[in-house]
Amino acid sequence: MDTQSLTTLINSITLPDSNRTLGSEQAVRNVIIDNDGIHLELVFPYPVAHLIHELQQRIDHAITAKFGDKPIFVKVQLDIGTHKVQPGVQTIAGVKNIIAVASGKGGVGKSTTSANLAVALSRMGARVGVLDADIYGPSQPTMFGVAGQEPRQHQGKMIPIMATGEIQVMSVGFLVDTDQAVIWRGPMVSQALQQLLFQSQWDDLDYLIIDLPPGTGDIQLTLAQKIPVTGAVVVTTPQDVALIDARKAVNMFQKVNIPIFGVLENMSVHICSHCGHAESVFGHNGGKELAHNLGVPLLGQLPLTLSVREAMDNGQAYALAEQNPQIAALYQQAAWQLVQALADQGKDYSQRFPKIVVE
Ligand SMILES: Nc1ncnc2c1ncn2[C@@H]1O[C@H](COP(=O)(O)OP(=O)(O)OP(=O)(O)O)[C@@H](O)[C@H]1O
Repeated sequence: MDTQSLTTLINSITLPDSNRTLGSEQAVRNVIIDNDGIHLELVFPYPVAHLIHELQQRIDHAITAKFGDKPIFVKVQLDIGTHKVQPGVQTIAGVKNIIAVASGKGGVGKSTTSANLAVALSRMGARVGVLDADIYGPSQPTMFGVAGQEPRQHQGKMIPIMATGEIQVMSVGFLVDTDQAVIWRGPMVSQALQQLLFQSQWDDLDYLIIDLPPGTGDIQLTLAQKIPVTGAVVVTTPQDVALIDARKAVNMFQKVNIPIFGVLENMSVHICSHCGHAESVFGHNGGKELAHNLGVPLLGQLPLTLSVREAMDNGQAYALAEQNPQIAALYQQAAWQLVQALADQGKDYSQRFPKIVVE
C-alpha cells in the first residue's frame, strides 16, 4: 500500500445521499500511513455531521477491502466560505451566506420551512441564524419559543436572541408591537429590514436564513437591491394558485441575478394522524414540476402533518426535529441539497483584497 494508491481509492468514495465523491469535493488532505495505521484529514465546504458516520463506514469498507484491516483515523474539518452575491452589493461582517426563503402566495409554509431548515443546518454542524423579515406577521419568535424576549444592545448593535440549538434569531417581533407595523408603508418597511440585518451583531454565521413575507413587494425589492443574498429557496404547495405565484417569485429573483437553490413543496400530501392515510389535498407534484421546469433541485416534498403544525405553534421547532425523525430526515435532506447547491456558487474574495484607489 502506498499513499498515492490509497489517496486515489479514498477520492473515489461517494458521499451519502449525493453523487459527489471525496475527490470531486477535493476534500482529502494529508493522507499518512504510519505504524499506528492510516490517518486522513477531510475538509468540507458545507456541514456534514449528518453523514459522518456513514461516510466513515464507507471509508473503512473501501480501505479494508483493498488493503486489509488497519486502524483508520479520520479527522473532519469544515471550511465554509463566503459565496458570491448580486453584483454591486457588499457582504456583511459576521454572516458568510444569506439564503432567502420566499413564496409567491401567503400561508404556504415559508416560515415553517425557514425554521426547520435552520434547525436541520444547525444539527448538521453549521452556525445558523434566522432573520424574520415578515414585518407584517413575524412568526419566527413563536416557532422558536422565544417570543416576548428583547435583544440586548452592545456597542450600538443588537444581539440576536439565541434559540435552542444555538440558532441566532432576529425579528421585528422583538422590537415593536406588530399591530403597529401593519400600517407601515414601503420606506419604513425597507428601513426596518435593513436595521434588523445591519444593526444586529451576528456571531460568525455560516448561513443566515431570511424568512420573507409572501409576494414581490417592498421587502423583496430591498432584499434584491441592498442585501447580499447568496441564493433563494422557493416554497410552494402543489396547487395551481400557489404555483402561479411561486413562478412570479422565481422571475423576480432571476431578474436580479439571485440564483434559486431549489424548490420545496410543502403540504404535498395530508397524512391522517389516526390511520396514516395519505391524501393529496392540494394537488399532485406541482412543486416537483416547477423545480423540473426551472432546472433546480426539488429540495423535498413535505407532508401536511399535525405534529408540524403543533410544534410550530408551540415554539418547538428544535424539539420537532428531535422527536420526529421522519420529518427531521426530510428537512435534513432538503438542507443537504441546499448547502451543496450553495457550495457550487462562486466564492466571494472581495473582502480579502484591499481596495485599490487610482488617483
Ligand atoms: N407541513 C406542514 N404541516 C402542518 N402544518 C403546516 C405545515 N407547513 C405549515 N404549516 C402550518 O400552516 C400555517 C402557515 O404556515 P407558515 O406560517 O409557515 O406559512 P407562511 O407561508 O410563512 O405564511 P405567511 O404568508 O403568513 O408568512 C402555520 O400554522 C403552520 O404551522
